Amino acid sequence: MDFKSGFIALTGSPNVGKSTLLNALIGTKIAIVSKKPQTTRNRITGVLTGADYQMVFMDTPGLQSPKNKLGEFMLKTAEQTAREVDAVLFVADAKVGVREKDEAALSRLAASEVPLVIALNKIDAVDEARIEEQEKILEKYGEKVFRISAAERLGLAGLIEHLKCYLIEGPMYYPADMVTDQPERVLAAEFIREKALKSIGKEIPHGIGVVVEKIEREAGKNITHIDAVIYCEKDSHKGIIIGAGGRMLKKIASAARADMQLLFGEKVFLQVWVKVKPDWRNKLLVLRSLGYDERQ
Ligand SMILES: Nc1nc2c(ncn2[C@@H]2O[C@H](COP(=O)(O)OP(=O)(O)OP(=O)(O)O)[C@@H](O)[C@H]2O)c(=O)[nH]1
Repeated sequence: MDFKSGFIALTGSPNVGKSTLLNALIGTKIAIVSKKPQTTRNRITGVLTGADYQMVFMDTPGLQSPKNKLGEFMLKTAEQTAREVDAVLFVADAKVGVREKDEAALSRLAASEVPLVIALNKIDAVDEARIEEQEKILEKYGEKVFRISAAERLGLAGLIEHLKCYLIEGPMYYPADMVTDQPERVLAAEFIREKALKSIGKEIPHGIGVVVEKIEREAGKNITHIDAVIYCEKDSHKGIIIGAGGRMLKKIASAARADMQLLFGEKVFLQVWVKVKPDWRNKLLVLRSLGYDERQ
C-alpha cells in the first residue's frame, strides 16, 4: 500500500467556520474559534493521519482587503499559503451567503493552478432552498460543492474522501500521533486571545495581542509555568480587560488555563499581565516582537 500525503490550505472569508472545520476534521482543539471575524492570525497547522494517508492543513487568515499593517500581513500569509499547497479548500457560509468578496477570491483561486475544492458550510442553519441557491453560485468556480456543517459534523467524511484525491505518493511529514506543529508558546497565546475576545471583544475591537513570555516545565512534576502579557491600545481598554477587582482577567486566565491543561496534558500555572502599547497593530516591529513572522 502506497502512502500518500499532501498540504491543503483552508481558506475563505472571516467567520465562515474555517477554524471550526479544522477542529472537526482533526478532532482536537487547535484552531481558535470565536464569533468575531479575523481571529486566525497564525498559520495553524492541523495534521490528519489515516492508515495510508496524511493531510496537513494550513489554516489561513481571511482573504479580505487589508486596512492596516496587520491586515496586509494576514493577506500576504494567506495568499502565500494558497500557492504552496496541493489543494485549496475554500469554505463558504450558507447563512450569510456567497458575497461579492467571496466570488472575487474564488475567481482568483479558480484561475490559479492549484486544485480548488469548495465546501458550503453551516447547512444546519439554513433550509434546502437556500443551500441550492448558494450551491448554484459556487458551482461556477468548482465542479463539485460539498455541503457541510462543521459544527454538526455533517458531510465531513465525503469531503475527506475527496481531498484524498489530491494527495501524492510521499512521506509521512509528521508523526502519526501529532495533530499540530505550532509551538506551545503560540497555542498558549492564542488560547488567551480567544478567551479575551469572547469576554470583552465587543468593547475592544481587534485591539489586543498576546505574548507568552515564559514557558517552563518543572522537571518530573508534570507542571508547566506560563507567563503571558495581553497588549492593548488604551488605558481604558486595560481597565476593561482587568475588570472590577481583577475579576475579568481572572476569568480570562482561568478559561485559557483549562484549555492549556487539556492540550498539554499537564497542570498549568498561568500568570497574565495587561500592558498598554498604543497603536500596536500598525507597528510592524511590534508585530514581529509579538511573534507575527513575515517569512511564514
Ligand atoms: N450554525 C453553524 N455555525 C457554525 C458552523 N461552523 C462554524 N460556525 C460558527 O461560525 C462562527 C465562526 O467560526 P470560526 O470557525 O471561528 O470561523 P473562521 O472562518 O475560522 O473565522 P476567522 O478566524 O475569522 O477567519 C462561530 O461562531 C462558529 O460557531 C456550522 O457548521 N454551523
